[in-house]
This record gives sequence, C-alpha cells and structure tokens, in this order.
Amino acid sequence: MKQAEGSSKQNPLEMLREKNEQALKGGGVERIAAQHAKGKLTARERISLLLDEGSFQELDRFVVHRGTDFGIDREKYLGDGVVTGFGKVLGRLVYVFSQDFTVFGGSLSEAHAEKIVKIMDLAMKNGAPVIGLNDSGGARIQEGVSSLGGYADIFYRNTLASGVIPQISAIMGPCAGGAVYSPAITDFILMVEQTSYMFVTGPNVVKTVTQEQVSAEELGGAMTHASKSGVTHFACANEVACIDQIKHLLSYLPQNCEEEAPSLPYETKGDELRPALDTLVPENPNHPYDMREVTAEIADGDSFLEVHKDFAENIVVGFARIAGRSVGVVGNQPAVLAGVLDIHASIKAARFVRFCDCFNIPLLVLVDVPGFLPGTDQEWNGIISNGAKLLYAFSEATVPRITVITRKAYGGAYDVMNSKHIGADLNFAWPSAEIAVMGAKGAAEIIFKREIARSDNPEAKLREKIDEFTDRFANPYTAAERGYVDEVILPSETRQRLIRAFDMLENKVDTLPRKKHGNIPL
Ligand SMILES: CCCC(=O)SCCNC(=O)CCNC(=O)[C@H](O)C(C)(C)COP(=O)(O)OP(=O)(O)OC[C@H]1O[C@@H](n2cnc3c(N)ncnc32)[C@H](O)[C@@H]1OP(=O)(O)O
Repeated sequence: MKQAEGSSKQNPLEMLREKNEQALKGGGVERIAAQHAKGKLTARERISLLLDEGSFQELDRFVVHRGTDFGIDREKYLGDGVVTGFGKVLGRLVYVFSQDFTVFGGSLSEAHAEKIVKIMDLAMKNGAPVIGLNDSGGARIQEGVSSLGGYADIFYRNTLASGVIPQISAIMGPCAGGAVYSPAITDFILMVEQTSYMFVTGPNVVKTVTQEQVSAEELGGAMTHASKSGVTHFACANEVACIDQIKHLLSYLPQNCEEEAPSLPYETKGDELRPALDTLVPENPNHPYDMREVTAEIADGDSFLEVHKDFAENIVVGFARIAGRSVGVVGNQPAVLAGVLDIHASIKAARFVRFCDCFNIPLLVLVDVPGFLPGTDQEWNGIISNGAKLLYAFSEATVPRITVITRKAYGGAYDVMNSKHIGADLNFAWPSAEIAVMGAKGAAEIIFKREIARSDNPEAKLREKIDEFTDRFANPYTAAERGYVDEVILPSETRQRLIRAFDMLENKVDTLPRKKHGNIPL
C-alpha cells in the first residue's frame, strides 16, 4: 500500500512491519544477550524449538501492560513479557505460552495474565494440550493486586482444565512465590538443571526465618525437585533436552479426555515371546532384580518413557507402547528398598494412575511388593492416608487395567496393587508369584510361635514351618483357585498375553456411581 502524497500518516503496512519488528525484540538486544549469557534461550527461541516449523500462530503480540505506578507507564514492551499462541507438535495442535524474561523479568502483569488465560480458554474449548514455558520473576511488583488476581485467574483455569486437557509446565528460569502453584496443578513439570528453580520462599527468606543457609539450586533446583520433593517429573540437562522431552511425552498422550492416545501402527511378526523373562526373577526371593528390565522386555522397542525417575525409586512409573498402544506402567521396583510401598511411592504412583485414568490410557501394573514400609517415620508422616491414595486411585480408575504379579504380593499391598478385588480387569501371575498375607518367615514366626518355642530344636522347627507355609501359600495357585488370578503364565509369554488382553479390553466401558466428586484422602 502506498502512502498518500503529502500525507504525514505512516504507511499502515510499514507501521505493522515496524511493530512486528519491535515485538520480536522483547526487552531489547542487551537483555537478550544477558539471557543467552546465562545459558538460557529466549521465549521465542523456545517456541520455535517446540513447535513444528512454520506452525506457530501468535496471538496478542501487541498487548501492553496497563500499570501506572512507580513510573512503569513510561516503559512498555509489545507483548508484555509473554509470547502466546497455538501451533503443532508432531502434527497435533497445542497451545503454548512462553514467558519472556527480558521484559520485566517475565513478571506477570494483569495483561500478561489475560494473554495466558485467553489461550487456556481456547485450549479448553478446542480440546488440546497447553504447554507453559515458565521463566518469570513472579507477580509484577508494580501492579500489586491486579497481578495477584491475574495469577488466581490462571490457577482457577488450571484447576478447571485438570483432567480435561493435558497441561505441561516447563520451568526454564525462576518460578517463585505463589507463582509455583500454576505448574503444581498441571499434569507434568519439567525443569532445566542449573538454570531453573522453584520455591515458595527463596534462600533469603529461608535464612531469616529458619536460619538455614541454602543456595537457590539446593533449595529448589531441578535435581532437588526431581529427587527430594517429587515436584518435578523430569530434570533435563538443558533447554533443548527439556523441549525434546515435552514432545516425547506428548506423543503418548491424547489431545483431551474424550480422545484415545495415538496408537502407532503395529504388525505382529509372531516374535512376541521374550525368553529372557523366564530367568529374570532370581531363585532366592530376597535377591533383587530391576523391574525396568521387565518393562523393557514387555514394551515395544525402547518405548518406555520413565516419569519421576529420580523420586521414590522403589516404584517405577512411565509410559510405554505395547503393540503400538500407549499404556501407563506402574511397577514395584525390587531393586530399591525391595520394592516396598512407602509414602512417596504411594503418592507418586497414585498421581500417575489418576493421570492415566483421566486421559484414557490403559494401565499395566507389575507387582513385586513385600508390603508397606514399617517405622515411626512412615506412620507419623501418614503412610495410612498416603497409602490410601494409591488404593483409591486404582479403585476409581475405569481404564483397562491389567496386573502381572512377578513375585511377591504380600498383605495389604497385594490388595492395593491393582488386585482383582479393586477392579482390575485381568490379573496374571508368573509361577514365581507368592500371594500371601506376609513372607513365609514372618508368618511362621507368628503363627507357630509356641510350637517353635516348645521344640527341642527351635531353629529346625522354624525352618520346617517356613517350608510348610511356603508350600501352602508362597505360590500363585491358591489365588488362582479362587479366580483372583486369571491365569498363571510363563514369563516369556507375558508380552503376547498383554497384547491380546489390551486388545480384548479396547472397548471397555465402566462407570463410577453418580456423585459430585469423590473424596480422595489428600
Ligand atoms: C501469586 C504470585 C505471587 C508471587 O509471584 S510472589 C513472588 C514475587 N516475585 C519475587 O519476589 C521475585 C522478584 N525478583 C527477583 O527476586 C529477581 O528479579 C529474580 C527473579 C531472582 C531474577 O534475578 P536476576 O536474574 O538477577 O534478574 P534481575 O533481578 O536483574 O531482574 C531482571 C529484570 O526483571 C525485573 N523484575 C524481576 N522480577 C520482577 C517482578 N516480580 N516484578 C517486576 N519486575 C521484575 C527486574 O527489575 C529487572 O528489570 P530490568 O531489566 O533491570 O529493568
């Protein structure tokens, strides 16, 4: 379009070009250089890595803040510290917001919040995941309560969207104060090692209040939250790895709660037997083995994506494919604490089970559990209500659910770990399975206490009673006689059975009693 002769009005196309150029600069070249110097990418660079090339449609590029206090009205940046819009990841629609630390430290103003809310509302109406790339100094200090209101608007939507569309948060810089509660409500959190941190109160406040001296990294860095608190599901070596992980994760998930997860094409070549499984469980029931090896044998190729890898390692959770189908795997891990269930393991698995159930992802549960962890620490910190979370999560899940008992299934933990009694669809057991109230030694010591004490040779008597108990209960057949186990199978045939079983359960329909919502023991 030509500018009218003699007119001082700027050519409208030129004006748009200039505005676009200005918006792309964010907080300016110096701040971008400072961002790069910290080993961080800019908001826009992150989006281009995440989305399929050319698929990004930005919204609200020219939004500016409306603050007036402390001279902030003299400093405005197009976009106001967050880049928002939609695009495709591996050909599927996603909504994204990416906070721009170069503009007021990515802090959240009322306008910034409105941009995020807009894409969240669109995502809800159109049934597609929201991905938040967080890099922010939190509430825009100059805006006061408008900013706090903006956060609450987001928290509210995070909650309403929970279980409707997948929500994924990547933490790629600071995320402090109340700001942490948006990611915390989302389904998965990923953090970048060394450049990101999350805490409700930072090291300075901690020092003032508790006199503890702690660095930001130690207090709320990626590895801290991956291993100690369990707040983050993935700790990533760098931003590129983090974004790759988001894409990988999305490939297992449906777009929303009404859809099925995408299946990859699969054609059996008749080679589903896995002979290595026949010798994987050690003969000595007290010797460990790695449940991840079982998963690797059962799943397609290297499809197992472990979630929460460094947290509560006595239970393993993650996504895998079986004959192309996306499944959620929960497995006790005999290689760590003998696979015992404790508070953290129960919480970790319960949240994962609930995610899978929200999003129609069938569950495969691998059981080798000696029971719940004893001790004052566990009791005083609530193993009762926390263990109940896992029981509740399994009991409530209506997705196809299959259990394979590889070895121990003792006591209450047998019931909890997706037993038939709490609604599992099919339960298989390996011949090495021991389904009993407790281990043979503990059981013999209790029920034959007097007989052993009276014996001339208590040690030999105990041995005899252990053998007697082992013969009677340390096997899968008593449970199989009652139909609590549907079939005792050869370990090598597990994958074959699972392919068939998940196929059979493909059209499963199950409903819960009508209610507003249940009351999970939080
Ligand atoms: C419901 C939510 C409630 C909350 O969010 S409560 C939390 C409120 N936020 C905070 O307390 C954090 C305040 N910020 C900081 O502590 C630090 O800026 C932070 C995030 C650790 C980053 O430190 P540095 O990497 O050294 O960067 P810096 O301090 O030079 O900041 C870069 C630019 O960003 C600005 N900034 C950071 N946080 C801000 C905020 N919350 N509101 C307004 N502006 C903020 C800061 O002024 C600086 O601006 P400039 O580039 O010098 O113009």
